[in-house]
Amino acid sequence: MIDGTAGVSGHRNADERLLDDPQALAERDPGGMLRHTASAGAQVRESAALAAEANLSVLADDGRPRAVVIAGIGTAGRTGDVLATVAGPRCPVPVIAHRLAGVPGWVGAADVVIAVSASGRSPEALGAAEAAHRRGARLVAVGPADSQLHSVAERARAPFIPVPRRAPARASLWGLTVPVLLAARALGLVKVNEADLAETAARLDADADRSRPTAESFVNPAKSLALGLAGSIPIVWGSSPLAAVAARRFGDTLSANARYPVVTGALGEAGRGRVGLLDGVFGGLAEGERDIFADPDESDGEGTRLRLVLLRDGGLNAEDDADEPLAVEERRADAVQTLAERRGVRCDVVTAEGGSALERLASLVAVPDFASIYLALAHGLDPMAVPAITEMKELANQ
Ligand SMILES: O=P(O)(O)OC[C@H]1O[C@](O)(CO)[C@@H](O)[C@@H]1O
Repeated sequence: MIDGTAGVSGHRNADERLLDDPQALAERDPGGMLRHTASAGAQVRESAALAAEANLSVLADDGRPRAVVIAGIGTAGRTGDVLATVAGPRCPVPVIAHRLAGVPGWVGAADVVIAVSASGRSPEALGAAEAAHRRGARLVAVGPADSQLHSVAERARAPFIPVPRRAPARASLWGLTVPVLLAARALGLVKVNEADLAETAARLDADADRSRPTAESFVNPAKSLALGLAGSIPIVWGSSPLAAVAARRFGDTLSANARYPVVTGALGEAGRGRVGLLDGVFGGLAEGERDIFADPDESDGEGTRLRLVLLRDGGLNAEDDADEPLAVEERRADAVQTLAERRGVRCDVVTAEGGSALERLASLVAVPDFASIYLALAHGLDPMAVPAITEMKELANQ
């Protein structure tokens, strides 16, 4: 056995049949990642209620801040990206996701730091909360009750939103995100209202239902997305800043749950460089040389191909602030689909639904979240246990 493979099991080729066998799915998902992911809508409702009890209104006592820093790593760090995109380009103050321990050198009494950690003990969130307190910045903390982060918040007399820890951080995105948004709302920086939260939760519930383990692959959007990606190198591009956050989120879950390498980003940026991938070894060159009669089960990896997942926003809300006209984003999204088609690169499109930015984001995150888990399960990988992360922590002594 190669050193470090202990605890890793699975098979290189995806077994499609597993996905339509609910019992096999349950056996291969002992930690219940599918179940935890299906709780996304409930997480929105629960965190909204918890935030309502946390007296966030004190944040507004000192007026509008100079800047807001969202401090955390991994999924906790993603909440900062969500806030930045929901706040939009017209947000009157900078919203900065900060992923290092501590806070940027310029943070001081005029600023707000929102420290986020699913475990309540990441060095990044703790370091930021302590630094914010030392420098006299306004602090808000989000994490489990009775955690180290909770203690720092108490010492700093800062509002704390006690988000229960029931699952790995990546299955807790919504529970962590809602308090961050509501803290920003208390500061007057985002417009998220109760109806937006309720509709987002309902959207997450509906997508969880469509993606449930008992829904077969041909009617289950998450299973079909997973099967399409099996064996390929996924490229996930978002058509708008909001869709790009969803694309990066899919990169997180494809890597951690399914352990697939993935290229993610915003289509605007990709169009000036990375779109060249479509011409390359795994793109047009692979497609041109592919033997269409070859048995896909005999694949030895040489035929590895790209698969493009395009997350299209569609900017359904006319009141949305945007730097770029919707028509530009739409033309770019149409263009990349044409490019992929011309080269024979397969492309899946997920189109946002819903009115508010938050609901649209949810509609681009929910099905891909499930797809990443189904892809893990199709390879016989436990989507919850990631030995490499544990080993990395041990070796790096974190
Ligand atoms: O949210 P936490 O507990 O601060 O952890 C940060 C990140 O570290 C991990 O736990 C990995 O160590 C991720 O799953 C998580 O997103």
